[in-house]
Amino acid sequence: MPRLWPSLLSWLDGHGMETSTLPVEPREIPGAGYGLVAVRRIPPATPIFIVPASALLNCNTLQPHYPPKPVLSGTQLVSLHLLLYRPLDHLPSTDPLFGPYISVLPSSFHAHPLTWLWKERVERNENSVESHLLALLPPRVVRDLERVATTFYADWEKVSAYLQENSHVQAKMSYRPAEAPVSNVDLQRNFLWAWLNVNTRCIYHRLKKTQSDPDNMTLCPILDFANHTTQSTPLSTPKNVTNVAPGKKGTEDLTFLSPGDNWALPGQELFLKYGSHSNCTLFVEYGFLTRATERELLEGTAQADVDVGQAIEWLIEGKGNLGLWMKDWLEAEGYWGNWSIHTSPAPAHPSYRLITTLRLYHVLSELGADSDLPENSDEVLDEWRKATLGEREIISEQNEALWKATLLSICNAIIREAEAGVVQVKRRASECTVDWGKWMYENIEMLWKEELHTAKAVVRCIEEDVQF
Ligand SMILES: C[S@@+](CC[C@H](N)C(=O)[O-])C[C@H]1O[C@@H](n2cnc3c(N)ncnc32)[C@H](O)[C@@H]1O
Repeated sequence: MPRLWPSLLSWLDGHGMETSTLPVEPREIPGAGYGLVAVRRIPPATPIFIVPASALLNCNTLQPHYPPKPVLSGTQLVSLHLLLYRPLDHLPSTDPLFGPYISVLPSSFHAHPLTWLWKERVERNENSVESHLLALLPPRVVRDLERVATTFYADWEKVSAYLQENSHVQAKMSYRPAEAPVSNVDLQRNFLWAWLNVNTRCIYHRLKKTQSDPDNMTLCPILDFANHTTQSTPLSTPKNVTNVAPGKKGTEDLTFLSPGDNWALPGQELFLKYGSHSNCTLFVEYGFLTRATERELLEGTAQADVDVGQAIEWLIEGKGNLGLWMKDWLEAEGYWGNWSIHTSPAPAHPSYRLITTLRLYHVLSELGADSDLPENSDEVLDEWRKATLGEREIISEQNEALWKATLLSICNAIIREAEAGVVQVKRRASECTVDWGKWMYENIEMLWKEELHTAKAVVRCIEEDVQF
């Protein structure tokens, strides 16, 4: 368990939590850092611990300490607070409010892909392990990682502007020497650590009136040691209490229930389900992924999704003016973007959005790149729209054959790229000398294999003339 775990328990006792009967503790789990493990037999669906609202790290508990109310989101404010009180040199955090909690957070995120991207941008060292790993990622994963990076830098802009305008807040920084300001790079490095803690450990917690408010999130001690699973029944909250509009007090204690199906045995790991995320999302957001065999992927007993957005955008851009028109039309009808192929539920299939987009593409595909729309474009589009609304099954047999042929060639391109990706990862992995790097090479190989087998499964279905 983390060295400062006993101090966390004493601190939680001070907040009124009953920790002497806590039936779980964090233990090291190979390949996953720590995990939350039962220390004795726990009956099913039973409250196992209650974390007091005052021990939750979120905008409700922090805002009173940052007057006047900062114009920062929940993620930005919690990240700012962690940035100020990051424990350094293995010493406990100096935060008078949440110090014992902050002291048991992971001290580094060197194995997280956002850290590699950040380091590559700052250090520009093409020969680092991080740069090698980034260069081996499937392009679709890189695109998604860029999305995460954009959010990170946008949050950093907000927080650094806040710090510049509020020098008294910056002065709280525990590791800031009085005589010299912390360099911008160091500040950003510490913010990255803070931000990754928030983004890999926060849970949804209804703090605001509206359900979709982005500030409905919190860090929650103890629970945040729970790893992700899709295989077993996860921990839960009573009657989905995290999603109930807050009462007058505005702050609720959080109760967690043991898995509902069976008794948990001593030494058994207890999990959460972080959401129905694809491996690509788990990887770029949380830095890990779930494993599946070739057979599970081909048979559809394991879920895998591959984003084919880049291929579709290139296809449509290749149509010049006509492509621009198609894009406008797809945007107006709500079909632009989020095109993917899936293994599950079997049979493997393209998403409905992808089918719909390819149908439109082929309604007009016989026209040259910069041709004008046909005179009867309204009629043509009407046929397409009828198919999208389910008023007719298909546009025509010819249209069906054409879009399936295009999907086949997209999948075959993915297969070729992924086969080459797997070979390259294997070759580079044998040269790696860093422990966590080896584990990461295996993860990246899994990302490529997932693309490979998903594309193969879809090809097989097209060839067998499966109806999608
Ligand atoms: C909420 S924390 C869970 C506790 C964390 N393992 C620790 O050591 O503090 C989320 C992080 O745990 C790791 N993790 C969670 N579920 C995992 C899994 N199924 N396999 C591997 N790592 C996992 C990832 O690094 C993720 O970003």
